[in-house]
Amino acid sequence: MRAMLLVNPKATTTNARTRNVLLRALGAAVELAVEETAYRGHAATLAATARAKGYDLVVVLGGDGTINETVNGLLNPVNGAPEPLGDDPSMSRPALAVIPGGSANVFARALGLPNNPVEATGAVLEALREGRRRTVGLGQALWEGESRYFTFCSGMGYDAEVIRAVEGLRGTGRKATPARYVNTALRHYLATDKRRPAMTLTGPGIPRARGVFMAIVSNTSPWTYLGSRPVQPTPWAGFETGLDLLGLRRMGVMALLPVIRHILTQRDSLPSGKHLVQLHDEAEFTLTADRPVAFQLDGDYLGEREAVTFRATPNALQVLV
Ligand SMILES: Nc1ncnc2c1ncn2[C@@H]1O[C@H](COP(=O)(O)OP(=O)(O)OP(=O)(O)O)[C@@H](O)[C@H]1O
Repeated sequence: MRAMLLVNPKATTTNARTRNVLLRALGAAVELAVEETAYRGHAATLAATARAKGYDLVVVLGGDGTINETVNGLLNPVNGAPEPLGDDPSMSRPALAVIPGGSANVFARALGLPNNPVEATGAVLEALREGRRRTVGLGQALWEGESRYFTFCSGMGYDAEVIRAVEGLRGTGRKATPARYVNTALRHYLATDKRRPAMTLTGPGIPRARGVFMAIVSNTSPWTYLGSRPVQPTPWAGFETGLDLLGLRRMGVMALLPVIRHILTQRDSLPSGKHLVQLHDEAEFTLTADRPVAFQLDGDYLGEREAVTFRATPNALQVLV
């Protein structure tokens, strides 16, 4: 088996020691090429090359941002090559394995991998030995002629505004800890628009929902983690189903508090309330806005948008777990 290991040396919890452990352990099991990412977007180019060269497996040591780039490199056609046909396009792409090396590592943890890179390496090696793979679907967001796949979530509104603010702080050298997200979210709550909802939700067979302030779109659950605690606004979302959504039509404290309490404490039941818009296992829907709204994908801030379509991509990749 030919594998390419992609390492983001700048990811929050990636270091030379973890990299060496992984390199030795994987190198003993497969024919291994190692590549370090040198800039933003590099992982997508490297993953696309791995696919074009017929590698069987791409292993990522990094955070959710590097995994997102890798997945996009694996799915986007190389040099105009036709997309694979058939019921299970995942079979024609290199398989994926992930070793958590970022700050939140939502994708790896949602797959059930340990958050510790050495333990996760053990789990991936075991999956390799036993031929254990899981076929996962991805989400795809499409806007203004652009598109990008996501592994665990996307969103428009308040959550994307918070991610934008945290990215601003990271630009000044501060780390993205759970406490920083919570503090930023609380502080930013005062500034976010709680009076004029901008968005409308539409989709084939979906009742039109107007007056949406913020929307979380999920390809899996949890949506994120606060330390070790899973946060589950869309607890029924899964890699094997279509996309889920939780939209909020009120942003006042009295409307938000019960929802926050629910998504922090309940694992299986949906939050309830007339001000909520909820979708489960949908193939496609669109959020349009009457003014530009902050947009994020897999925790990456992607600017302000007025219309984004979200589409489920079933059987996208085989993942070693
Ligand atoms: N050599 C590099 N120098 C600077 N940035 C890089 C480099 N290699 C990759 N990147 C970029 O760093 C970004 C963040 O990386 P990554 O997601 O792996 O780690 P993280 O930010 O620590 O984790 P998380 O996404 O969980 O917060 C990615 O979007 C990637 O494009």
